[in-house]
Amino acid sequence: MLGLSVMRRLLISGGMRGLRLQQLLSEETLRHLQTSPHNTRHISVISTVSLWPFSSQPRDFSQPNSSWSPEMHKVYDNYNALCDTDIENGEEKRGPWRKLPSYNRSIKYATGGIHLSKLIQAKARLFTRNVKEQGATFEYVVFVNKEEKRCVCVFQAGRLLEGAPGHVHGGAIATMIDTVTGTLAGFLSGPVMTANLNIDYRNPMPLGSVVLIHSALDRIEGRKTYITCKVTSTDESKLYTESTALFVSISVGHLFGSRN
Ligand SMILES: CCCCC/C=C\C/C=C\C/C=C\C/C=C\CCCC(=O)SCCNC(=O)CCNC(=O)[C@H](O)C(C)(C)COP(=O)(O)OP(=O)(O)OC[C@H]1O[C@@H](n2cnc3c(N)ncnc32)[C@H](O)[C@@H]1OP(=O)(O)O
Repeated sequence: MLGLSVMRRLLISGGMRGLRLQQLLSEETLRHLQTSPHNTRHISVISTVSLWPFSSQPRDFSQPNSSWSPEMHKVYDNYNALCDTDIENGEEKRGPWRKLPSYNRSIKYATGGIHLSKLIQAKARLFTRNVKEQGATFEYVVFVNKEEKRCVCVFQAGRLLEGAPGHVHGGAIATMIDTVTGTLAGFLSGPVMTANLNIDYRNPMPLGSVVLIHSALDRIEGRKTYITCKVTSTDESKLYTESTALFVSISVGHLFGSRN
């Protein structure tokens, strides 16, 4: 099994020298990134030629399942309908909304990531996708609007996320805010890490709630991507949290012990 130290050696000595994480991204992620006007600097170094001779699609964990409440299904259906393709004058026309797939490891967004995920800490799992029982923890789907540089996540909080009796743990809410703002920042700016996250908790969130996590780009300054976020009830009448997040763009070396 290939561990972190072996990966680090590969990065330093082998064919992966100087490789930026962007070069490992899948074609789909590249297409998203290339359509963003903010990414000209990053994208110019990306090779669109796949570095791996094989590719297979990882499992998308954000598909509807039997644990979803009727409210979760309804909101999902509403946003999913926004992702439909229209036919105008015989031509396919795609709107700005996309449903993002959700994998159980972030490395699976990279080309060949499904294979890399078996080599690098094979037993690691994304925090929000590490419980097999459907509905027990984080059930969520992210829809992104590339024109408006914002996204909406539909989140159903399972019973294992209890903090105050009968209510969702503040850390679980923070996890979802980090995940959704991080997903938007990654979508707009490529590989990033959370540098700062500020959350104001306004109202307790009952366990089992279905809520919307609205995230939007505030601004990009060099390597820094600033995102704002609000968590509301699905009819948006109740505000649960308000937050801001800062993400800093990183190179692959940052994850393997070098700051190049
Ligand atoms: C793999 C492919 C991904 C592709 C993405 C595509 C699609 C996305 C879809 C799905 C993604 C799936 C899942 C996402 C789920 C979850 C996301 C979770 C993310 C995390 O859970 S991640 C873990 C927690 N996170 C850390 O573990 C970071 C620890 N930390 C560090 O690793 C460094 O600290 C770092 C890298 C942050 C910066 O380090 P560095 O050396 O690279 O840069 P440096 O320090 O020079 O800062 C550069 C400029 O940022 C300013 N700055 C820095 N920090 C600041 C702060 N706190 N407040 C205000 N400003 C700050 C400086 O002041 C300077 O500003 P200026 O340039 O203006 O001077």
